[in-house]
Amino acid sequence: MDSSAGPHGASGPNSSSLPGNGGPISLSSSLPINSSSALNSSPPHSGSSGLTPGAHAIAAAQPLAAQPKVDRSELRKAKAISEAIDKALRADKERLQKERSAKLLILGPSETGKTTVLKQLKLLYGRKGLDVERQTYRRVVHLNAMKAIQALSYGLQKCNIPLEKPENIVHLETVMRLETTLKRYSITSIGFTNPAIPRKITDAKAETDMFLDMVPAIKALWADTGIQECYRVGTNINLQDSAQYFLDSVDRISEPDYVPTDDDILQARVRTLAVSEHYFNIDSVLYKIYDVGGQKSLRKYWAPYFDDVDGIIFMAALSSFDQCCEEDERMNRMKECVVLFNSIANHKLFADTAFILFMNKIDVFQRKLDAGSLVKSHFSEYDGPNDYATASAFLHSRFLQQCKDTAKQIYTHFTHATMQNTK
Ligand SMILES: Nc1nc2c(ncn2[C@@H]2O[C@H](COP(=O)(O)OP(=O)(O)OP(=O)(O)O)[C@@H](O)[C@H]2O)c(=O)[nH]1
Ligand SMILES: [Mg+2]
Repeated sequence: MDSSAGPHGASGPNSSSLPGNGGPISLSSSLPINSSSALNSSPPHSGSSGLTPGAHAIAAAQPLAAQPKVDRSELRKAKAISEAIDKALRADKERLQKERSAKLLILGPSETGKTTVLKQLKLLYGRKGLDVERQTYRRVVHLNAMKAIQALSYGLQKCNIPLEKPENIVHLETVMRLETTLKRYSITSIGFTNPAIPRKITDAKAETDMFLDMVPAIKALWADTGIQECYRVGTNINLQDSAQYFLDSVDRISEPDYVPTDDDILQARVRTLAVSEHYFNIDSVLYKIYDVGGQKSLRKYWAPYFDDVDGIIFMAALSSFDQCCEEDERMNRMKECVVLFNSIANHKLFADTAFILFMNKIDVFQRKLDAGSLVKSHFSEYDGPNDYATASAFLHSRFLQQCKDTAKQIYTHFTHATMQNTK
C-alpha cells in the first residue's frame, strides 16, 4: 500500500507535501495518541453485601469487636465517602482506558476504499479474523467476476461498441439474462449485521453453480476485443475497479479447491451497508475503528458515532475525477466527495479531531491519465498539464481548500489500497 504524507500545517492550508512514495501507513505514528499508561489497571472488585467496593474497603478497616451499636448517620457518611471513592476510581479507570485507546472513523463516499483499508489493517494486525472470513470471500469473488462481465456487456450497448466475434452474442445474452438473479445474490457486509438493515438472502452453492455455468461465457466475452475496448473507454458503465483482476483470474477462481488469497480478498468488493466496529491492538493501544457504508442513503447512520472521535480517516478516490455518482448521474463523483469532505472537516464535533486524508486509487488514476482521460474535461478551472504530479496536486488542493480552520492539521497519504504491505 503506497503512501506519502504531509501535514496541512499550522502555517496555513495547502501546505501538504505532494504525492511520492512513502512507507507503509502506521496508524500509531500518524495520530497524536498517548500510550504511556496501562489498560484495566484498577484491581477487580468483588463482594455481595450490597455495599459498594469503596464501602468494603472502609468496612474492612474497622476491627469487628470494636464496632459500636449501628449509628445510621455514621453509616450514611461512610456510604457517601465510599461512593465518592468509587466515582473517583471509575473516572480514573475510564481516563486510563481512554489514554490507551483511540476511536477512529473511516469516512468517505462509496467505493473509495474504506473497507479495503480496514482489510489492510486486518492483514497487518488481525489476520485471524480475516482467515475466518476467507471462505466467505469465495462467493464474493465469484459474484464480482459475474457482475464485472455483466457491467461490460451492458457497457457495450451504452458505448455502442460491436462485439468482435458475432458468435459471442449467445454469451452476451446468457450474461444479460442473469441480471435479476444476480441482483438477488448481492452480498452485504461480511462478518457484521445491523438489525436495522435487512440482509439479503444468499445461497453459496447456488452462487458457485451459477458462476461455474457462466465460466465459458465469461471467458469468451473477456477475450473479445469489443469487450476489451469497452473496458478501456467506458468510464461510466458502473464497472468495479477489480474487474480486470478477477476476469483475468477466471481459470484460477473456478478451480474446485479454490481458496481466496490475500490479494483476492483485497480486490473483492462487498458494499458496506451499515457501520461496523473493529478492534485492533497496535503498539499496546486499543484502536476502535468504525467502517461505514458510503452510499448517500447510508450516511444517516454515521452521526451516532461522531462523539469522542480521536481521528478520522477520510477516503477520497483520486480516480473518481471522471466518474459520475451512482445515485445521481449529473453529479461528478469527486466533486460530491469534496462537498462531503467539507461537511466532515468543518463539523463542530471534529474541531479537535486528528484528520488523515487518503487520496486513494492512485493506480487507477494513473491508468486513466495514460488512457487520455482529461482532468480539464471535468474541472474546467484546471489549466495544468494532464500528468500525475500536477493533476493530483490540483485535485488534492480542492480538498484542503474546504477547511475553514486554517490551522487544522490534515495529513495526506496518496494510496493504492489494494497493494499488499510488506511489514
Ligand atoms: N485498483 C484499486 N482498487 C481499489 C483501491 N482501493 C480499493 N479498491 C477496490 O475498490 C473497490 C471498492 O472498495 P471498498 O473498500 O469496498 O469501498 P468502500 O469505500 O468501503 O465502499 P462502500 O462500502 O460502498 O462505502 C474494491 O473492489 C476494492 O478492491 C485502489 O487503491 N486501487
Ligand atoms: Mg465498505
